[in-house]
Amino acid sequence: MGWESKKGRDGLIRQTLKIGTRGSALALTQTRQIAALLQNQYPSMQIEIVVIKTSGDIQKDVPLAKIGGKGLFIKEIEEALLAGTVDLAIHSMKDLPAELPEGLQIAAVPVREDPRDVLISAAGRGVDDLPEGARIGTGSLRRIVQLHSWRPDLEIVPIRGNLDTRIRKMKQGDFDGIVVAAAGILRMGWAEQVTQFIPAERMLPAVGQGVLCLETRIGEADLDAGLAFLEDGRTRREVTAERAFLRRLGGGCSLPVAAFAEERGDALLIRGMVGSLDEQTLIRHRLQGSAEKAVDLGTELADALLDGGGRAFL
Ligand SMILES: NCc1[nH]cc(CCC(=O)O)c1CC(=O)O
Repeated sequence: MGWESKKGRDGLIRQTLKIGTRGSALALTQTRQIAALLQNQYPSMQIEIVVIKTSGDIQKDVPLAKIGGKGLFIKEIEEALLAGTVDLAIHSMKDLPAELPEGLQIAAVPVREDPRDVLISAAGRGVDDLPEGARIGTGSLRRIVQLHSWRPDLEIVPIRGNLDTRIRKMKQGDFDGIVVAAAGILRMGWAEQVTQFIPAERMLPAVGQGVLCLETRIGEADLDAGLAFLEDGRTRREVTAERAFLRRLGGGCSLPVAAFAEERGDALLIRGMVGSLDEQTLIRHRLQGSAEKAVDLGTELADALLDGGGRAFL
């Protein structure tokens, strides 16, 4: 197709590389961080960041759980990738559906940022210190069921919008606190806002939380090779297990789910959770096995949760 792919002085992959991303402050920040690493590796390559509006950005006021369907922040970017408008897409792995469209692949998975959720609150430093009945903003079913089982007295209030909007709403008194991903806050440089890093034991992170996904078209070996320096093997194995879990539960599954894998030496520990839609019941399970068997582990964990009562929630 269109681009020239001769190697330059610094072994550049392409003379120009177009990177597709959403336009939110977080998406742009994380895309610029990866673009800077690429530019440093290939100083004479021309990098262009192409901002793409996704359906998730357009339907701003509808709660995500209500819109249904996965890949809301992804679809239009993948279409641009398939059409050749961009050569590389950078997403939050958490937003990526279990199944990729034909012809696309996860080319590289950079090292994982802090996978935990955080509390940002004016009313108490940690979830345990929050006053009785405190109002906590979150729109995620996964966070709602886990908060509910931890502190049944809390009033959970639906919230959407970008990170800065959420923090602003909290500060102006709409909420006593919000729960969001540590990774977004840390990438934005807002660590001092955090009042508690919530342990994974208390709040299991979403599949892929804290991980970025570099997605490309299949069959462009020069690009794959040129991105390989960004790959982190450990993160790849963890995410492979978590995404196998998600795939087994079924892409369209709208239940609250979480899975979090951690490599320890040669072993992979994966913990998972499924909740009922009425937010009343929550099932947990954990498995450990060889890191080389990441897919099997994730799949087995999903089966264990389904067999252990989760099937009844579907
Ligand atoms: N659903 C939006 C979204 N997608 C990824 C992140 C955080 C960054 C990450 O997990 O990499 C967020 C915001 C949040 O959940 O607080």
